[in-house]
Amino acid sequence: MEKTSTDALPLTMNSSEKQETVCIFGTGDFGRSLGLRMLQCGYSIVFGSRNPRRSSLLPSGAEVLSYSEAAQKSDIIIATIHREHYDFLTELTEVLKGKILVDVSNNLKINQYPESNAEHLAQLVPGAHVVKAFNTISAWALQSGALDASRQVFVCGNDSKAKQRVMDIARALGLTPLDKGSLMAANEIENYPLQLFPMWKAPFYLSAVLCVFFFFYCVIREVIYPYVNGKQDSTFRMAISIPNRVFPITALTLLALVYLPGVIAAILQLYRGTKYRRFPDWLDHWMLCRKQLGLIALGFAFLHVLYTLVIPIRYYVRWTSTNRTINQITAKKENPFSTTTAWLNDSFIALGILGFFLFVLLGITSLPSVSNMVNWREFRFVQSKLGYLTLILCTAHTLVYGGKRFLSASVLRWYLPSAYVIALIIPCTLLVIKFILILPCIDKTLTRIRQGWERNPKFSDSALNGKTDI
Ligand SMILES: Cc1cc2nc3c(=O)[nH]c(=O)nc-3n(C[C@H](O)[C@H](O)[C@H](O)COP(=O)(O)OP(=O)(O)OC[C@H]3O[C@@H](n4cnc5c(N)ncnc54)[C@H](O)[C@@H]3O)c2cc1C
Ligand SMILES: NC(=O)C1=CN([C@@H]2O[C@H](COP(=O)(O)OP(=O)(O)OC[C@H]3O[C@@H](n4cnc5c(N)ncnc54)[C@H](OP(=O)(O)O)[C@@H]3O)[C@@H](O)[C@H]2O)C=CC1
Ligand code: HEM
Ligand SMILES: [Fe+3]
Repeated sequence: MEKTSTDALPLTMNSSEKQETVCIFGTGDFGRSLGLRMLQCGYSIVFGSRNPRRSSLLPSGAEVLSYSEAAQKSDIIIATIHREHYDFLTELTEVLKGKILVDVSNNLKINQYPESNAEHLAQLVPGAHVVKAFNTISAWALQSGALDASRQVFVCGNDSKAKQRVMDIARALGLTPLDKGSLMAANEIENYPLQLFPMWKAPFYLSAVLCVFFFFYCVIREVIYPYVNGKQDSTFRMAISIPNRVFPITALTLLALVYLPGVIAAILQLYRGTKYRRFPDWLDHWMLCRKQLGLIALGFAFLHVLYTLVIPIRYYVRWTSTNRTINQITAKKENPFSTTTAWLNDSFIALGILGFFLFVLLGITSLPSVSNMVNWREFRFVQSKLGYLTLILCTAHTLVYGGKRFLSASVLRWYLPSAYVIALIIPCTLLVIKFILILPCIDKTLTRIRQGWERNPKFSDSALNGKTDI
């Protein structure tokens, strides 16, 4: 901990206006890290502690007093204490009256308590201006100085002056404060660091379910069926052949699921005759995780392309083609060139390549550095129009791949069609509905609804908002 003594030297000694005294309650991990960082930024720090003795762990340059003595030294008190130990603060109500009391606490579970920690603190110390802040910054990030994780500090509170002072401190520490409004937002702010990729969860589970389903479906058709019918060992197919069906099928299904909610939303708007009624929660959530669905789909498409590239070097493929040639020679059979087959084969591969190219383009435009460079209309054009074109190309790639043997009875195994036939159901249905929706008569109504027109204005709450523009 020798590091502390040198690091504690204020870096901004010359900025005399910053020599503001801030009190930190609690000398735990977070209190010490925050204190050190604030000292470095030129603040003077007074720690409040149950045990006010100088310890080597504390940043040098800071004072340590009892809780009530420390509180008297400053009008900003940052409580770096766990919520479970807040009760003793009621004894300090008088000292804390009119002061800014910052709550930095986090919980272990989402919605662990009926009210947020900050609101609980405000009830315990009614005279203080409670502000919620800093809970999204970790002690480690403050100490290492790297702060490469997130620099955002969400701030909320009922007193705007108090909030402003806390936001100034955050800025002085090199963080980015974000005003989230009144203390009612504290619950949301406290739940934020407890979430683990919230928007990725559903798309991730969905893709896992699709992969597992199609994997077993293919295993039944291509491993178990040949074994039961001819004692043939085809287990090697599980390494490349089957994954190279499962991955593109998952990619295609997920891609269709990116555009399906938009179509469902359009049908709902047409049915309701207004855009001013909320979509059901499941549809809202689905709409919000389309980007994640799309990016996972792109990942699976990548895998498909890699697996396809290795086809020529596979032993099984080389063996089959050599054997076919030998059989033709021994049987003295000719295999005339079929232009139709060549056309079908080349077109399905070309469609795949073009589809993949646009797919990658969609992925690139979703990078923040790129999407910030295009305007809203350009982004919508790429995401919506080129997105549909990607879906059309990928669906066509699969349809042409199926070609003539599509629904022929010879490919059924135990009445099960090929996996790609099942995979085509959602994309084809979606494209047919989308085609109907863009027919001029329907599209005109939909556009009018989206511009604010309502079929039955008096029944909707838009009348209250004064949005009846007919
Ligand atoms: C690789 C990849 C990356 C992606 N990255 C992103 C990304 O970065 N960001 C992102 O958002 N999406 C991303 N997506 C998802 C997808 O491309 C977009 O969400 C796309 O805009 C969806 O187009 P859409 O035409 O279905 O829906 P939208 O154009 O969003 O329309 C959906 C529905 O919203 C309603 N609506 C549209 N306009 C209005 C209006 N003016 N008023 C009222 N209602 C309206 C209609 O009911 C409409 O049908 C990505 C997808 C992929 C495959
Ligand atoms: N660690 C982190 O990275 C982050 C922590 N936070 C929040 O900051 C707060 C403090 O966290 P952290 O520093 O890690 O926790 P610690 O357990 O390390 O420290 C808590 C401090 O609270 C004080 N305290 C007061 N009353 C009690 C009591 N009855 N029992 C125990 N301690 C008491 C103690 O200081 P003393 O002995 O001086 O009285 C103690 O050191 C928590 O609310 C946490 O959610 C928020 C963001 C990140
Ligand atoms: C560079 C781009 C691509 C190439 C070269 C390519 C090539 C191929 C090949 C050779 C097959 C046949 C595989 C086999 O015989 O087992 C195939 C099948 C398939 N491809 Fe592609 N593809 C490409 C991109 C895509 C994309 C972007 C999608 C959609 C998201 C896609 C979806 C499919 C599907 C669903 C199948 C059928 C899988 C099956 O059941 O066998 N492909 N592709
Ligand atoms: Fe801790």
